[in-house]
Amino acid sequence: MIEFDHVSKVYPNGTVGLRDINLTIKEGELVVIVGLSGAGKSTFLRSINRLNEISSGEIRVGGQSVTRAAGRQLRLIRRDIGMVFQNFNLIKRQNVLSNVLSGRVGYHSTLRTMLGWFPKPDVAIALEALNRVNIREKAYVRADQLSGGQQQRVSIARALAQEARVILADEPVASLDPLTTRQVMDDLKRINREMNITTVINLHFIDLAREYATRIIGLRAGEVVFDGTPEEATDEVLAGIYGRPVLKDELLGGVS
Ligand SMILES: Nc1ncnc2c1ncn2[C@@H]1O[C@H](COP(=O)(O)OP(=O)(O)OP(=O)(O)O)[C@@H](O)[C@H]1O
Repeated sequence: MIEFDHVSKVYPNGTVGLRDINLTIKEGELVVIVGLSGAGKSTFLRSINRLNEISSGEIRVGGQSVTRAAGRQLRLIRRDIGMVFQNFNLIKRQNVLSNVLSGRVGYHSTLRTMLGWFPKPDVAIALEALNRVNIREKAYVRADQLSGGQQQRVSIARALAQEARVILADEPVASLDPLTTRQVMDDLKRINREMNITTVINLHFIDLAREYATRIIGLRAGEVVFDGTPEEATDEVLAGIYGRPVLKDELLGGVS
């Protein structure tokens, strides 16, 4: 589904973001990327939809080269990839439904979407997406009136309305409290299972990674230093990835 083939990234200042990454993420996996700050997690995630340009190698999604795609072909690949950000990336002054409908822009002409004109079936798709994350009743509320957790659910609904086959989530719970964190992770996991959407999540909390992932990939200085099941990612193994014992602030703790 997502293939990394000898992928490296060197930033213009010489910093190595990724070093010769070779791996395949299969359809329906829920992969969590862990590693210290600066390990390359964001670079890894953002290179999948080319928010970040890699320096060498190739990335394929659904068999198609993201690296070599351009123009319409790149837009079509990107339409299949939804993105969830730490800061939600919503248009705060617009209502929830409009934000979710923005996930449909890849299906229509620019003019149409600039005018905010979406056909009726799109509205039905957007409302169904809100249903899936249990905030259908917030459809006509302004985005900035919602709690952080609800805003993150809107951004997940936007990815669903996009009918994405892949969801990339870059530290999706970093701005949320522990209880809301679990609710958002539960949503991501449920959607992954129910809709078989391949999901790749960068997470700071390693206990969450162990709890929700089907597979954990550990990065250190741009290299894959662990790739295995949550059961294999013991504290000792993670200490090896981090080069030091796991710290308290890397554990969310036992809130449920
Ligand atoms: N635009 C940039 N220019 C130069 N170096 C960069 C740039 N973006 C990231 N880096 C460097 O590349 C390395 C990987 O960064 P990246 O943001 O991918 O790490 P990360 O694991 O996501 O870290 P964090 O958890 O702090 O977000 C780091 O050393 C970082 O300083």
